[in-house]
Amino acid sequence: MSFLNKEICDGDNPDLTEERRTATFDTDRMAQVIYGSEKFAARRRQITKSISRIPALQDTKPLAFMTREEKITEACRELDVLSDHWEQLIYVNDEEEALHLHREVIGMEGHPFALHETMFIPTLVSQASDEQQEKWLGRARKREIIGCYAQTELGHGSNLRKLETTATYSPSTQEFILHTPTITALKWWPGALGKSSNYAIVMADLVIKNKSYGPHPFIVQLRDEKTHQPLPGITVGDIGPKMAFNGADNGFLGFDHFRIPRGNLLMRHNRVEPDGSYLKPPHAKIGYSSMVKVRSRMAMDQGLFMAQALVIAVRYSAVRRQGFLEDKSQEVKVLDYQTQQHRLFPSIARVYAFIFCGLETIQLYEKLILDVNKNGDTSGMADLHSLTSGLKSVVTHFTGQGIEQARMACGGHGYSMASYISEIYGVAVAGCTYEGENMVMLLQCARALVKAVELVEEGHPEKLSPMMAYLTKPSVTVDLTVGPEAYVKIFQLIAKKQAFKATEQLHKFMVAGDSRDVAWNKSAVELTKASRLHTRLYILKTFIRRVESITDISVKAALTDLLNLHLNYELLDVASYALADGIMSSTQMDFIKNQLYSSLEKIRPNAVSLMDSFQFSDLQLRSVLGRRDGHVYQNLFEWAKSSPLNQSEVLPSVTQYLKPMMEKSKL
Ligand SMILES: CC/C=C\C/C=C\C/C=C\C/C=C\C/C=C\C/C=C/C(=O)SCCNC(=O)CCNC(=O)[C@H](O)C(C)(C)COP(=O)(O)OP(=O)(O)OC[C@H]1O[C@@H](n2cnc3c(N)ncnc32)[C@H](O)[C@@H]1OP(=O)(O)O
Ligand SMILES: Cc1cc2nc3c(=O)[nH]c(=O)nc-3n(C[C@H](O)[C@H](O)[C@H](O)COP(=O)(O)OP(=O)(O)OC[C@H]3O[C@@H](n4cnc5c(N)ncnc54)[C@H](O)[C@@H]3O)c2cc1C
Repeated sequence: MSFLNKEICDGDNPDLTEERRTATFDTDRMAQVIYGSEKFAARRRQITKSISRIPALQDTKPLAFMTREEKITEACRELDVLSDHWEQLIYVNDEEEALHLHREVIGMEGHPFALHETMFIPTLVSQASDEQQEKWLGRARKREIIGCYAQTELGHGSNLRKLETTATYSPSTQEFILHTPTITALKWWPGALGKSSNYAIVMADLVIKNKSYGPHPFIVQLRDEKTHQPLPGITVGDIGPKMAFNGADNGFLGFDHFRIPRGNLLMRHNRVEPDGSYLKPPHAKIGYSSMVKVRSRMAMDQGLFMAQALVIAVRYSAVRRQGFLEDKSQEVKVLDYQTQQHRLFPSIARVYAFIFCGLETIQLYEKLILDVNKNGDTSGMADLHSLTSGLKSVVTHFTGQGIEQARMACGGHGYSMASYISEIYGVAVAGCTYEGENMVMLLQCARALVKAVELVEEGHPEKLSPMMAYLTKPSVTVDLTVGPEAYVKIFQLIAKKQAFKATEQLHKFMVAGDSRDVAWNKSAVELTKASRLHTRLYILKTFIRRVESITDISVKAALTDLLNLHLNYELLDVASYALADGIMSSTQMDFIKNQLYSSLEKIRPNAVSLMDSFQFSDLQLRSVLGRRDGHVYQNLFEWAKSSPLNQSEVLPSVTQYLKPMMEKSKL
């Protein structure tokens, strides 16, 4: 079956048009699967269309040619235009629509509202009492104030228990006194803190009568609402340029005995009474929920980052012709090379897999917040914490790898800022660090795994959560030809073996006399391996579940090819474990390799449409190389001509230095 996809093909590069004609599915239908519903996929298109009708939002000067200050100013200008059209463009308070709007118009380099939407408002929703929400949430949603999330300090990010900023309660004045006792206690890194925000959620150590209660969230006004000047007692500024994300003003913040009212401690789950008595929360880590919220989004957001890079690389590979295969009269599209397919298609599969996981974890977080806020039920917190800790680490790592391969797949032009892939890479890999450094978070996931293994060893398998149930599965011989379930079984055995081995190693060191912490550190590499396998198993199972649920036959067939590629690629990638433990034979390995190569061939005709289905506009992609029309060479030439360096034939640097130097050399 062959579809001419709905998008207009006329005028596009004929090589791309040909790719779109041969696709076996409808990209609008695929978009429904990617974005979780027909309704949201349609809303995205509608929003994109509405944006295209607002002249002030069309791309002006390319971001690559802008200074940092110009990028920040441009983002603010766009936010101002958006603000004037907000209610016509999206449903007010719809988080997904707001995120789409920002991604499309402002892009990924950061902007003053990035943390306002993703952490400031969510913290108020999850941590502020009803009364506090009444006071601040409405104002935040109406954008009367701009907020950020200030937790990390110069000296501590990972180890939250050692944050040094203090919030000391003064019963006589019913105030908290915020203070930065040392240079390492300066808040450092929070996005949009430096210059844009006038409010912040500040995580500080709550101290009452000389007793420390650990990090708690406070809402703090940083700047005067009229003048935007920092309030007395507050030192705040920008931390300087970064590897990417330079449209954002990540900042520093210090307090000099800065007083805030008692009512500024967010008190949905814990309280400090006027006399200083403390009511503890129903779960010790409930104050960490905003981090879990962002981690639960990361599989989706990182999937979309990698998708952007792959749209660019796949479209370009279908237009770029170099070298010959059978027909010596015409050079081939580089997408026809097996190595190019092997470089790109497994990442396409991962993009889909990550996004399916993201759809699931976003919902899990929303359910958790309902359970906690409405029923005081915190029982889901531990599982979601371990799941999202593993997932953010695995997904960000593979996203970085996938984007870098996408860059290389574009040859020399991939290295140019015209491709925009380097910016996507820089922004995406920040995710390996923010919301918990990947190794640290893999070790959090490992805590849950070790506990589960210990339960099995102690004879209590019935206490395992469903995600851990595979740890009780016996070893079996598996026939891989029966389909995805066989791959799951092998993966389960590999993951189970590693979880038991790592736990055994931990116990061995403890029996030999090491403390649990020291034994843990001596086993940490093995523990992180167990966490990765555990998480990759979850990703694989989610992918299978999602594909099984699809009703559109042609979409399901295309995704089944992608799923088969994923299964074979993943198993091959962890084959060293399986071979070492005798779980798989070398004959099975050969079978997997052959399946992998044949999956590449099956996916080839659909590659461009699998990526077109994300329906990123050219405005959002910001890539000269990856534009929908595929007129790569003309677009590149126009872009290069617009470089500021090309606005004059002879640069001042030549007149001032090179010319005199050459003249001197002649003497
Ligand atoms: C954001 C992206 C959104 C959209 C992108 C779209 C477009 C892009 C455009 C713009 C970009 C937008 C935003 C910019 C991006 C970045 C924002 C970044 C923000 C930040 O980075 S905020 C700071 C984040 N910081 C961290 O993550 C710190 C990591 N450290 C920790 O979380 C804790 O210190 C750690 C490691 C969990 C340890 O905590 P602690 O020492 O207190 O505990 P223990 O290790 O002793 O464990 C005890 C016990 O508690 C359990 N536990 C820990 N945490 C939790 C939890 N959250 N929930 C439930 N349970 C928890 C732990 O498992 C232990 O249990 P056990 O005893 O084993 O049973
Ligand atoms: C782009 C960006 C945006 C950010 N936005 C915000 C924000 O909005 N708000 C905010 O509060 N913060 C923000 N941060 C800060 C971020 O959350 C922290 O940088 C992150 O949590 C890592 O902490 P760290 O810098 O202390 O790393 P460190 O912990 O110092 O990591 C250094 C090394 O030590 C290792 N390590 C540390 N502890 C352990 C351990 N227990 N076991 C094994 N290895 C360990 C790590 O694995 C790593 O290899 C942002 C950071 C970036 C890059």
